[in-house]
Amino acid sequence: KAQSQDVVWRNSRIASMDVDSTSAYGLIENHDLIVRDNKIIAILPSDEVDGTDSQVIDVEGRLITPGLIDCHTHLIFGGNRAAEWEQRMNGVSYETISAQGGGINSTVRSTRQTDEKALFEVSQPRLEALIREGVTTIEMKSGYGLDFESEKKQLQVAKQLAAIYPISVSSTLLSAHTVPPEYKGKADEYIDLICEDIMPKLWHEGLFESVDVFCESVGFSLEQSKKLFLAAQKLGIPVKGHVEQLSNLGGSELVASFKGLSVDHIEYLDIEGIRALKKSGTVAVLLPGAFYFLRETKLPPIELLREHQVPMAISTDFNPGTSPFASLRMIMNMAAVLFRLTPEEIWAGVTCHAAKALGREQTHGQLKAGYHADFIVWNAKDPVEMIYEQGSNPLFMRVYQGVVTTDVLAA
Ligand SMILES: O=C(O)CC[C@@H]1NC(=O)NC1=O
Ligand SMILES: [Fe+3]
Repeated sequence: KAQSQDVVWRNSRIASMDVDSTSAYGLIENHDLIVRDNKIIAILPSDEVDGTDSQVIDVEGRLITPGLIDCHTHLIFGGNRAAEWEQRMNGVSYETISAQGGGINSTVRSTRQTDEKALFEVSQPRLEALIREGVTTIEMKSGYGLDFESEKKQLQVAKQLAAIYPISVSSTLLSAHTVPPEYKGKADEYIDLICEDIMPKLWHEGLFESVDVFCESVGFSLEQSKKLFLAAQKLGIPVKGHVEQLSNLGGSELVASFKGLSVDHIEYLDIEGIRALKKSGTVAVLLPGAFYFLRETKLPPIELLREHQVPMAISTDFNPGTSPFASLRMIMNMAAVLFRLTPEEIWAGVTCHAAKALGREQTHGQLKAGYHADFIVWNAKDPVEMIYEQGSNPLFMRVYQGVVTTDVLAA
């Protein structure tokens, strides 16, 4: 018998994404989903649930899935990179633009020049677009500040967004995104500044949950990345990395050797890296938006990842340089069309596997007793519909921590 404070969600098809389920999408029919405060307390056959004392919401046969989780974004930044994009469409490579002091550093300049209030305001519409699509948990990285004050400013904005919007935010320190202009030619000294100053101070201010690095020919070397990870490990900070995006420096093995949360991009990941990921339980985060926008041709080793059962997540990698897409559902479509992932793999990639990439696999990304009551009621019957059709929005109700938040943005 459901209690008076419970809410019984009735008459739905539930794609639970329960990793222990044997059915596709963890699909459950003719069951009630019972919510108490901000948690799911049970999913029981409807004919066994007595909802007389509680609020019953009949969703008339609609599909319910876990809220979407976008596990890799650079959403907080000033300015945009449309002009450079035109250069790239005329054939100039991403690395050349970066060498000309363009690329990440041009966004660093505009982010440094944008004050905290303005940075919050330009970030709002990007976050609101994702919330409207059904995202209930999102990761946000620093990495456009590249000095203590500016990195702190980005992370403060992430904290402010989390305070006013019905969404869970996981913040990541990506000070090791690129070498800032004032450290040009002195990458090692900049890594020392991060290890000795920026990272410990912002960690003790509780402003982020994990540390990320851009381990790449146009970013930081394997040795520099390892130095950063050793310093993070000393402070007990989980790690992840942008690795094997444009080349294979062995970054995936490095992240795996620190039992890292995730390796991201991984177009150039090889079998040694895959074996290391399998052993360490590190999530492979695929970013088809950057692949598409950079006109990349090297596909990530999807078949090998499948074969070795390495969990794959999908994310927008929302950023002004390589993936200016504030739409996780569009990225889900790209994951199908460009990477040939199956619809069920894609749904796991934005729910249970994305939660694992953020260290939240025990509380988020699945619909089962004890998990957060973050879920979406869709005007749809099957999960594939949300990957297949783009442009329209089939979101019918958005529930965050048990509270219906659908119209939070309609106002
Ligand atoms: O161009 C930018 O602003 C970020 C690019 C983005 N960052 C990274 O490490 N890899 C990427 O694709
Ligand atoms: Fe990224």
